[in-house]
This record gives sequence, C-alpha cells and structure tokens, in this order.
Amino acid sequence: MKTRIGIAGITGRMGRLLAEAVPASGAVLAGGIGRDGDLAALAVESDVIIDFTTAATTACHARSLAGAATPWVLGTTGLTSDDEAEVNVASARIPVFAAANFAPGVNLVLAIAERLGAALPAESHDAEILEMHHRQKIDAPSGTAIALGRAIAQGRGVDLDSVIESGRHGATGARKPGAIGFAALRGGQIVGSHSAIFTAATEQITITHHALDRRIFADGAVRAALWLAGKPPGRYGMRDLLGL
Ligand SMILES: NC(=O)C1=CN([C@@H]2O[C@H](COP(=O)(O)OP(=O)(O)OC[C@H]3O[C@@H](n4cnc5c(N)ncnc54)[C@H](OP(=O)(O)O)[C@@H]3O)[C@@H](O)[C@H]2O)C=CC1
Ligand SMILES: O=C(O)C1=N[C@H](C(=O)O)C[C@H](O)C1
Repeated sequence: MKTRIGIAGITGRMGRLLAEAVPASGAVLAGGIGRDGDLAALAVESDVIIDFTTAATTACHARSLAGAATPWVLGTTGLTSDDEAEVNVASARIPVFAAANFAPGVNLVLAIAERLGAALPAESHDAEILEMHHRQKIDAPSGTAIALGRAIAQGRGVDLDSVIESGRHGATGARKPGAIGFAALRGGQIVGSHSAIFTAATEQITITHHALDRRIFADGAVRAALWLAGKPPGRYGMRDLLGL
C-alpha cells in the first residue's frame, strides 16, 4: 500500500513544492489545505500529515492530529514555548517528526556546531550566529539559527536561554562573556543561509550552509513522512532519520 500524505499549507511556498515531491517519491497525495481548510477531515484521508504553515496554528494542529491519531511531520518555525509544549503533548499520542530544517546538510552543520561548542572555550571564542532569508519570512531568528544556538549551548553545557544575545540595538553594553549572539538579515528571495562564527583574539572559525533551492526541504520532509508512518508515538527529528 502506498503511503497517503496530506499537506497543511499546500498553497504556500513550501506546500506547492511538497505537492510535487509527494508523488515523485512514490507516495500518494491525499490532499492539501490552506488556512481555511479542514485539517481533521484531511487527517482522516491521510497516513501522515506534512505541516508547513504558521506558528499561530501549531497548537491547534497538535490537538487536531492527536485527536485523529494521524502522524505529523512539522516544519513550521517560530514556535513559542507554549507551542512546543503542545507538540510534546501530542507526541505522547502520535508520532511527531519536527525539524527546523529538513536539509540533511544543515543537520551535519548542527552536529559540527555542537562539537565546536564543546571544543572551543567559551571564555576565548565568542559564538555568533548569522542567518539570511527572503523578505517574506515572518519569524526571527530562524528556527535553524535557534537550533544552531542550542547545539553550541549543548556543547558548552549551558542553557541557550541563559546566554542568548539577540537583536542588539542601541546602548547594548559590552558583549557578555559566554554569550551566544544572533543576527537576522532579510532581503530578496534568499532561500536560507546560516553561519556559526567563533571569534577569538587570534583566530576565527566559520561554518556556513546555504540552501539554494527549497526542494531540499520538501524532499527531506517527504523522506521524513515515509520514515515516520508506522512508528510508535514519540518525538522524532533529523538526527533519528539520518542516524547522527
Ligand atoms: N523546517 C524547514 O525545513 C522549513 C521550514 N519552513 C517554515 O515553514 C513555514 C511555512 O513557510 P512558507 O511555505 O515559506 O510560508 P508561506 O507563507 O508561503 O505559506 C504558509 C502556508 O500556511 C497557510 N496558513 C497561513 N496561516 C494559516 C493559519 N492561520 N492556519 C492554517 N494555515 C495557515 C497558508 O495558507 P493561505 O495560502 O490560505 O494563507 C499557506 O498555505 C514557516 O514557518 C517557515 O519558517 C520553511 C522552509 C523550510
Ligand atoms: O522560512 C523559511 O523560508 C525557512 N525557514 C526555516 C527556518 O526558520 O530555519 C528553514 C529555512 O531556513 C527556510
């Protein structure tokens, strides 16, 4: 039996590419909805839902898909901690695959960032994250930038929330020791670029990922959906899929 995949956000930049990527993978496109669609009805017709919409609707989607017992691949970014809590509640009832970035290469960069965070002393090597996206993007810093920050913080054995310096402006005072800084640039049609930069007095190390085509995200999300169907309830991510 072919896997039936439904798409929440099918009218969007990602959704339109997912509508091509699903049949190209051999799966069946069960249907798709924009903001006015009925997710519960789509879930009944689907073995798995891929969701690239907006954070404002994530909590509602979590409850709807948990109620329908339909596995959920979530690519939406900009989630609040309350949204994250709703996703975790849903993952007790359904398999949930959530990733801020479905490009396999980015997830290798995340793994390297964690190792650099562990290896380079926070006292000497200042960590900054730079992300650039298209002018339509509505959340900042990007989900991937936050994931990079979390990876570095994890390597350093600290909580990102306790060291984050984001959106500097005005009389900021000097950089705090051990801070992880963020800068978000917006313009044109940049698909998504992320750098983690470690700057010391005598050296600078930069790792960068440029997404050149959104198909890298769509193909990754479809791969995740095919992998997720049939898994037990729980929260999964790219590390599970890629075996990192
Ligand atoms: N994890 C990853 O690898 C990636 C994540 N993303 C994230 O995916 C999300 C979507 O990105 P993108 O496709 O560029 O965005 P778009 O704005 O192009 O598309 C958004 C989609 O969500 C729908 N939508 C908007 N508001 C609501 C609502 N209140 N309820 C239900 N559906 C709604 C829109 O429907 P309508 O047309 O009817 O308004 C549209 O189909 C973003 O959060 C983005 O950051 C993007 C790329 C990669
Ligand atoms: O909104 C986008 O376009 C993207 N969003 C994701 C993010 O916030 O990290 C992934 C990718 O960078 C494109």
